[in-house]
Amino acid sequence: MSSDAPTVSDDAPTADDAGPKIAAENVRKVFGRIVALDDVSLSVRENEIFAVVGDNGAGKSTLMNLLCGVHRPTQGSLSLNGRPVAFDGPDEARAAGIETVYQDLALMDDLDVATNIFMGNFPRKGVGPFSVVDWEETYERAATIVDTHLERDIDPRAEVAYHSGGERQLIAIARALAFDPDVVILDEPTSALSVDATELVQETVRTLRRNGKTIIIVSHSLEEIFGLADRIGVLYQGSMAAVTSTDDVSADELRSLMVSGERS
Ligand SMILES: Nc1ncnc2c1ncn2[C@@H]1O[C@H](COP(=O)(O)OP(=O)(O)OP(=O)(O)O)[C@@H](O)[C@H]1O
Repeated sequence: MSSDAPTVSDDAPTADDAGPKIAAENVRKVFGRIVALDDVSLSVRENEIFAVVGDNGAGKSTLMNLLCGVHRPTQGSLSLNGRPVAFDGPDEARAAGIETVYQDLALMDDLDVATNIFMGNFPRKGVGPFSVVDWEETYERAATIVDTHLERDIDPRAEVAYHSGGERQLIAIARALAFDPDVVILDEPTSALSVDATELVQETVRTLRRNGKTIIIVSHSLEEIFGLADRIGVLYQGSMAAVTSTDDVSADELRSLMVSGERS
C-alpha cells in the first residue's frame, strides 16, 4: 500500500479495533432526480467473501463505485478498519488498499502479461527524472503475483491475446494485486465465462481469501454467489433488502429478494 492517505478523521479508533474491514453506513446516492441508493448500510468482515446482488438497476454498481472512490455518497459515511474515510477519487481508495476489477477488464491484447499487470505502475530504477522502468523487476514481480498470490501457471512474458477468458480475468485480478490491496472488489467476474473458466476464476477467488484478502463480489449469478460467498447483501430498488449468511438463504428466497425485496 502506498503512503498517500485518504481523508481520515483525527479522533477515529485505531485499525486494531475489532469491527468490519470496510463498511457503509446509511449511504444515499442521488444522480439528479434518480435515487440510486437510499439509506444503505453494509459491513464486510476482514477476510470474508461478501456478495452484493440485485436485479438490474438495483444499485450494485453505485455501491461499488462509492466503496472504490469513483462516487462520493450524497449522504452517509464509509469506514475502513473502523476509521471513517471519504475518498476523493479512486486513487485515494487505492492508496487506502481498495482495488476494483471491472467487468470490461481493459487489458491490452498485444502486450505481454507483466506489462498489463504493471501498466501505469511499473517498478522503476534510478532516481527522479533519470529513473527508468526496471523490466527485470517487472517480470519477477509479475511472476510472484501470479505464482504466489494467484497460485496459477501464467507466463508473464506471453501476450495477453493468447489467453483464455478465465486467464484474462486472472490477469486483471493480478493487476489489482500489484497495488497490494487488502480489499478486492470484483464486478461480475464470471459473467461472460464458460463453465471451466468460471471454475478457474472461482478457485482463484478462494485463493485470494486464503491469502488474506477481503473480497466483495458484485454478481447476478446465483451459482456464483452460492459457490463462493460467505454472506450476501441483496439490493432492491436502491435499498438493502437483506443481509444474510449464504447458509441461511435458499436459492428461491434469494431470487425472491432480488425481484421483490421480500424473502417470499
Ligand atoms: N452516473 C449516473 N447518472 C445517472 N444515473 C445513474 C448513474 N449511475 C447509476 N444511475 C442510476 O442509478 C440506478 C442504479 O444503477 P446501478 O448501475 O447502480 O444499478 P446496478 O444494480 O449496477 O444495475 P445493473 O445490474 O444493470 O448494472 C439506476 O436507475 C441507474 O440508471
